[in-house]
Amino acid sequence: MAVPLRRLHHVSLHVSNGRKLAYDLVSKYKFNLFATRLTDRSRQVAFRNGAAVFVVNERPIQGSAGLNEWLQLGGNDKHSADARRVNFEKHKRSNPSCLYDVHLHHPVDSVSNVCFEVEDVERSFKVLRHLGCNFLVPPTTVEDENGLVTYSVVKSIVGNVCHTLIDKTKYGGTFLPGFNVTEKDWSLEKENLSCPVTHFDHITYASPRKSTQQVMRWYEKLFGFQRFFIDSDEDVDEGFVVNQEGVGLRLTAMQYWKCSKAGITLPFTDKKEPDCKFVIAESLPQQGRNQVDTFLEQHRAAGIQHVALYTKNIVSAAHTMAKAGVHFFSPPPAYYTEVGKRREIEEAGHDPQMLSEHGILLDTDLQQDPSSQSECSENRRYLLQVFTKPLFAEDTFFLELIERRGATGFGEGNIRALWRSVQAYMENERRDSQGETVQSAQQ
Ligand SMILES: O=C(O)C(=O)Cc1ccc(O)cc1
Ligand SMILES: [Fe+2]
Repeated sequence: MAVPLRRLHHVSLHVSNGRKLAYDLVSKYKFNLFATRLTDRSRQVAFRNGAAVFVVNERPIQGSAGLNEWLQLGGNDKHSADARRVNFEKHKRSNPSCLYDVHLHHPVDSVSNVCFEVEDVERSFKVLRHLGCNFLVPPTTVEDENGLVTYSVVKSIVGNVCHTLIDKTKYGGTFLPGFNVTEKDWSLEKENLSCPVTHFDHITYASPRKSTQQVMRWYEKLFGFQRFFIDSDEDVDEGFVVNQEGVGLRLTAMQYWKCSKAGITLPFTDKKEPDCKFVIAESLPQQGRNQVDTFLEQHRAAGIQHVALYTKNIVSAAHTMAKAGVHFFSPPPAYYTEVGKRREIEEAGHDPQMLSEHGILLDTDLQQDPSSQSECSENRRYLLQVFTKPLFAEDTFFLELIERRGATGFGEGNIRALWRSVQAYMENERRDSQGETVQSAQQ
């Protein structure tokens, strides 16, 4: 029997310069810093927008230099700075360098842990170990005045990806014991209203060639994930394949359902609610290099390539982020003027000009609602999506904003347009770096 997951709790990142990423997440991507754990051996800082929570872990540091800079991040009032300082001093004397996670010493910045809530960590540990799972941290309990939390960390079979399994049923605090929560109610901030992210929609892995089936089987066996068909004619074994015009990708999606505590929900109201989906992106050899190959090379392992943030208003969210300095990939301008796409955008009630400003792509589900006879716009299911440029120094991890209007896929129709803009970006970067080399050679 697989271990049922209650819900996704947070996604954690391991970086060398936590301060820079913290600054970007807050000022550009409009996340709110809401909890910190600062010790003399590491810094862990949590950010949220809606139910989407990132924990940034800075790789172990020497001494406590830079503390003052961190203290300024969570609000400048004296009270919260003092509280954080006390917390810092308290935790300096105790605790592992990376609570609820492990430092795997990956050579480049990486998003490497997807933390799930489970019902019973001890039992999950036994079940998963019996199924052959590798644990990096055995069940461990951490407590503070708000109660206790038990967790363990399991290694996945995808590159450096791990999963922390956590039981919060005996915890009444806002985040996790060991973290100092800043008090401010961020949900009322103006910027939150103009950048309305509600939750993680999906997480996409970049996975080596021919690895998809093995990854699927692992998640099926251990956590009861099930196949989610991206497209109605998708082949069970092949997944959704794009293999033409310079793009060779295989996408295969999996889903699991949030499970609530047994006995609380009545059977007739116990509707299965899907949580964040997982997509495995594998590159196919025939069409030359692509974004997945670039990821695997620069990240130096398989791993999390992008995380999609669900928003109810992508135009507003993209506009707010762009104004704050986020760069998005833009498809070739022809995307918005081509007659078919233009009509598709207008029929969905959007303005092609407005979408083109930030590179927002629209993809309509080809399958219409079976209850409708006509193809009129109200019955069309579509999604809007936009991709940011990579967040780290390497061309690896990026974010996606996604607004769904009934469509359940991942923008398969846009992959070619997206890929053309990525290629243009990479060529530009190459030209720039060659330019720099020429310049420095001339100096
Ligand atoms: O599958 C997804 O999550 C997508 O959003 C489509 C996609 C997959 C892989 C890429 O390199 C770029 C886009
Ligand atoms: Fe995606």
